[in-house]
Parts: sequence; C-alpha cells; structure tokens
Amino acid sequence: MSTVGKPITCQAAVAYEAAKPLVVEEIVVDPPKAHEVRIKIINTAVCHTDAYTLSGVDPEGLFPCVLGHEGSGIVESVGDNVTTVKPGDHVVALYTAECGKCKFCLSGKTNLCGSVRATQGKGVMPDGTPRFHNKKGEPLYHFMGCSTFSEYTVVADVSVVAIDPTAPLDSVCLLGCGVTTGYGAAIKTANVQKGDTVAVFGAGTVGLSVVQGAKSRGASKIIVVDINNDKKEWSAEFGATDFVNPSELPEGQDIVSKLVEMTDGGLDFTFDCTGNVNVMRDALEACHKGWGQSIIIGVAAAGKEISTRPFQLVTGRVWKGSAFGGIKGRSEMGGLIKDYQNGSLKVDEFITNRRPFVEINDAFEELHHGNCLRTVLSFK
Ligand SMILES: NC(=O)C1=CN([C@@H]2O[C@H](COP(=O)(O)OP(=O)(O)OC[C@H]3O[C@@H](n4cnc5c(N)ncnc54)[C@H](OP(=O)(O)O)[C@@H]3O)[C@@H](O)[C@H]2O)C=CC1
Ligand SMILES: N[C@@H](CCC(=O)N[C@@H](CSC=O)C(=O)NCC(=O)O)C(=O)O
Ligand SMILES: [Zn+2]
Ligand SMILES: [Zn+2]
Repeated sequence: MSTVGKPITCQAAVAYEAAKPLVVEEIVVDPPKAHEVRIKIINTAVCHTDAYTLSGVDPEGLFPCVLGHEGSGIVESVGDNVTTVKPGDHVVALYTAECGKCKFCLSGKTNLCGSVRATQGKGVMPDGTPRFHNKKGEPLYHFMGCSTFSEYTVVADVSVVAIDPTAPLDSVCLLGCGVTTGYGAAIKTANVQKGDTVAVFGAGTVGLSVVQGAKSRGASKIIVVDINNDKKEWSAEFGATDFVNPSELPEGQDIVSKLVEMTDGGLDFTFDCTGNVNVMRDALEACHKGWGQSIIIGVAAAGKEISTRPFQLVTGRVWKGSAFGGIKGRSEMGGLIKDYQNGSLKVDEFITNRRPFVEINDAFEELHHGNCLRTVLSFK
C-alpha cells in the first residue's frame, strides 16, 4: 500500500534529554510539504558532532530531537514543486544546503547557503514546523536539517542530493559529513599544494580525511598529532609521514616547538580536528611565520573562545575555518562519489564498526574509544 501523502510510523532514536541515552521507539513522520523530500534512510553513521549536541554543550541543541546527519537512503516521496529528486532516487542528506540562488550560493566564495540555515538551527522545517512527533503526539525537533536517526526523515529539497544508484549506501553515508569535511578542508579550503607541509591535530574520521586530502595533493610532510597512540598506525595508512603524541614529549618541550623544529620554522597548513580551543591555539602557533594557515574544523562547546597573541597574525599566520570542507553538496557530491568508486578516495577504510540501528547507543559509546572511527548503522 502506498505511503505517499500519509504519515508513516517508523523506528527512530529520540534524544529526549541532554546526556541521556537515545530512546529507540516508534515515531510518526508526516508527509513532505512543498519543496520537501521524505527519505527512507537506509544507513546512517554517528559523527562526533551528534555526540557533542547530545552532551548538551551545543548552543543550538534542542530536545527532544531526532539527531543524525551522516546518512544515505532512498526517496520515498516528494512534496509539491520538488524538481531535483524523485521517488526511488538514491540520496545523501546534506547538512550544508545548496540552493544555488541565495547571496551565499551566488557569491562563489563559500559553500555556506542561507536558504534554510535559520530554521535548521531552530530544529524545524522552513515553514517553522516539525514533521516528527512521538506516539504521545509531542513534536520532536529536527537536527542539522537531516535527522538521519529515523527510518524516515523529511528534509528541504535543497538539503539532499541524488547519487549514482550503484554506489553502496552503507559506505557513501560517510560522505554526508566526516570524510567530505576533512578531505574538502585539505583540497578546497586550504588548497594544499605539492610539497606543502601539513599538521593535523586529532586523528578521527575528519582528521584522517584531511590526511588523505593532503596526500592526494602531494604534501611533502603530513604530521598527525593525537593523544592516543592507537591512532598512529591508521595515520600512516591514510598517508601521514609522522605521528606525534603531545603527551609523550620530553620535559620542557611543547607541541608547538616540536612541530616548528620538525619543519624548519613551522607548517604551511595546520588543521584542528579536535574541537579543543587550546589545541586550536597550538595549531595556529605551529604555522610558519609569514604564510602558514591554520584551519579550524573542530566544533567547540558553548562558551569556549579561541585566543592567541595578535602578533601571531601580524606576522603573517592566517586563522580560518571550514564547514563541510567547503564542499557544495549538490554540485560536488557526484565527483566525490566517482573518486570513491575509482579508488582515489578512501571511505570504507573509516568503517570500523557496523551495527543494526537498534544498537545506536552502543555506537555512541564506541565513538569515544580510540579503536573506532565510524560505526555505520543499518535499518534493514
Ligand atoms: N566543521 C565541520 O564541518 C565539521 C566539524 N566536525 C568536528 O570535527 C571534530 C572531529 O570530528 P570526528 O573526527 O568525528 O571526531 P573524533 O572524536 O573521531 O576525532 C577527534 C580526535 O581528536 C583526538 N583528540 C582529542 N583531544 C586531543 C588533543 N588535545 N590533541 C590531539 N588530539 C586530540 C581524539 O582522541 P581520542 O580518541 O583519544 O578522544 C580523536 O582521535 C569534532 O569536533 C566534530 O564535532 C565534524 C564534522 C564536520
Ligand atoms: N550548532 C553549533 C555549530 C556546530 C557546527 O559548527 N557545525 C558545523 C558542522 S559539524 C558537523 O558534524 C558546521 O558546518 N557549521 C556551519 C553551520 O552553518 O552550522 C553551534 O551553534 O556552536
Ligand atoms: Zn558530522
Ligand atoms: Zn543558497
């Protein structure tokens, strides 16, 4: 029986309260309105940002909500005036929308899109209402315009991209965030060039994706900095030339001086992939005087601020940030999928764990373990 135009009751993981386990239960997902798309999610992974928001430190965090933003699936139905995807299309959800028409999209300067960001940050669809409610009839907030921790979700048409149907959904879900973010930060935001020296702080999926982006550009030195030695082997597999554990430096040496010493004065590019503001400072200060650029990717908790001596910038170091790797999801996802399919972009290598969706709380738990990069959850 067709579900088109009808509410769908399905399984989801609801975050009712900060810092509490998700509740796996049946929720009701309303049909898509105009310019909206209802997706049957097939796979979703858990990103550190989901854990960050669940922990309660995200100033935009709202409860109860349906988290999840690294997901792939199949379009179930579309609302009026949707022209870019159709039922049956295989898709990846996009937390960075691309409308192609707003000031941001038309600027040619950024991948940030202004079309749905305001309502996205308030946990509702562009008309100001949610499409989710629980069995008691209580509304549930959306998250990052995606909410992939539900068997069915509704997203804005600008927040979804159709992909090659031969691409395995249980791998390419990672292109919805972690892999794209790190890889794009290296090849787009920083635009690393052959021979450049690079340091990556934090060897999670995002950081290791920076590493593979830097390697693909021919960086001469790629130093991974992580407090967990278990990340050393992975770092080498993704292309790092060196690994430094800052907690194991000899007495009197700090990570900045160590990196400056290793690179004859500092790095061409550094990347923060930890979300720790002290690490962000180290990453900036390890840049080469005159031209080094430090890219902030990590997400820091509410109230945290970055600081450094202005002299660091006066003397030519540049501090910048990167969201979704500077990638425009609807224009550029197809290229990333091709890179994955032709073997030039590693994706499967990040999948350390697989679980049925009902085990989602275990996936959150293992995200905090050094031996896990990504857990991919499957609905069926
Ligand atoms: N800007 C954007 O568009 C995006 C930002 N993010 C953010 O990027 C960051 C990384 O995400 P993800 O890769 O999923 O996260 P992970 O938790 O998998 O990776 C972070 C890594 O940093 C390590 N680490 C923690 N503290 C330090 C430190 N002081 N020095 C060096 N290494 C440290 C962690 O070690 P350990 O394992 O021991 O904890 C871990 O290996 C997060 O803040 C996330 O919210 C994610 C996606 C998109
Ligand atoms: N809600 C947080 C901001 C979180 C944040 O910076 N998100 C990243 C993506 S993290 C993905 O895993 C991002 O792209 N931000 C740009 C945006 O438009 O949200 C807060 O308010 O601090
Ligand atoms: Zn993410
Ligand atoms: Zn736009």
